[in-house]
Amino acid sequence: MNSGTPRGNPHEGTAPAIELRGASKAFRTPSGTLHTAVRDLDLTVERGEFVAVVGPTGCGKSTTLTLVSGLEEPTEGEVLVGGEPVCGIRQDVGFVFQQDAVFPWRTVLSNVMAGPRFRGVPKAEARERARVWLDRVGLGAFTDRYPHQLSGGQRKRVALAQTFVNDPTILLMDEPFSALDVQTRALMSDELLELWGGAGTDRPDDAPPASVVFVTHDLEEAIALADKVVVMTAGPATVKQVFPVPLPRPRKVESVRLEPEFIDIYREIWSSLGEEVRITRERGASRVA
Ligand SMILES: Nc1ncnc2c1ncn2[C@@H]1O[C@H](COP(=O)(O)OP(=O)(O)OP(=O)(O)O)[C@@H](O)[C@H]1O
Repeated sequence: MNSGTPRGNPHEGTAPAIELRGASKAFRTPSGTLHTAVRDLDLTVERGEFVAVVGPTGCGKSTTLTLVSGLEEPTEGEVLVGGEPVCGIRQDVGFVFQQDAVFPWRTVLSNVMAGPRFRGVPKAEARERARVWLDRVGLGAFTDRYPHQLSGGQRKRVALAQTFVNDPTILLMDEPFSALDVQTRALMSDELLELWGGAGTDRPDDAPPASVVFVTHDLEEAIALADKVVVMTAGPATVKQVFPVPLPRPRKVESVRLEPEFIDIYREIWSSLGEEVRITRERGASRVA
């Protein structure tokens, strides 16, 4: 990948890229009580590892990402990136959310340039890097469009270009493709894997890819993308089980999900996740009753 920003510790040394040790997060609610969103959470993401996080709705998955990002501090426990405690928002962390984080009044090119410019890259270089990444995501002919003139899939490609242009060592993705139709979603997953794996980029072969934490409700998506799938408990979230996904790479999501091994892994993880989903549903029903 084209580098221009200094890389942080996550790709240097031997410490894991991300570690949460006994991390808890409680929020003060408007009525003044404390609501525990994440409880005693232990999680390790190795350098270059792609980790998917699944769990029932509202269990605390997004909160876990905000702890890693530095947007929130843990109430208890530790959150380490590259072996160092997280304090504040790091420049080597990239985000992709369900909603597009674009400036609607700026062109596609200007949106992708914004990150490098914010990081102090000179204008001409930022423009060049943005063009390179827009070509890589297949939007070279759309640089002068405005976000509202793009399809949902094209806007997601802008989001990927916006993220990868900053050469992140850590990539936090919160249901990035959930608003897309099924076919576009599969396409975007393949494109993400290609970009993450460095295909078509000028990243040296020996440089590890970004370490990814990918939150999703879609267990098939999680297995197709990840090296390991983390199942969270019904809220407050803690890690229930971690499942390795030993499927070979490179993967194409539409074909990998038909493999017998994929189906076995799916069954095994669902038996763990389904139980937490049921607990969450029953709690919801008893609140309504
Ligand atoms: N800033 C906040 N203040 C108070 N409560 C919060 C805050 N952020 C999250 N919560 C609560 O913490 C719990 C976990 O929320 P979070 O968004 O992390 O869950 P999630 O697993 O990502 O949900 P979903 O799967 O529905 O996206 C929820 O009950 C939520 O209402």
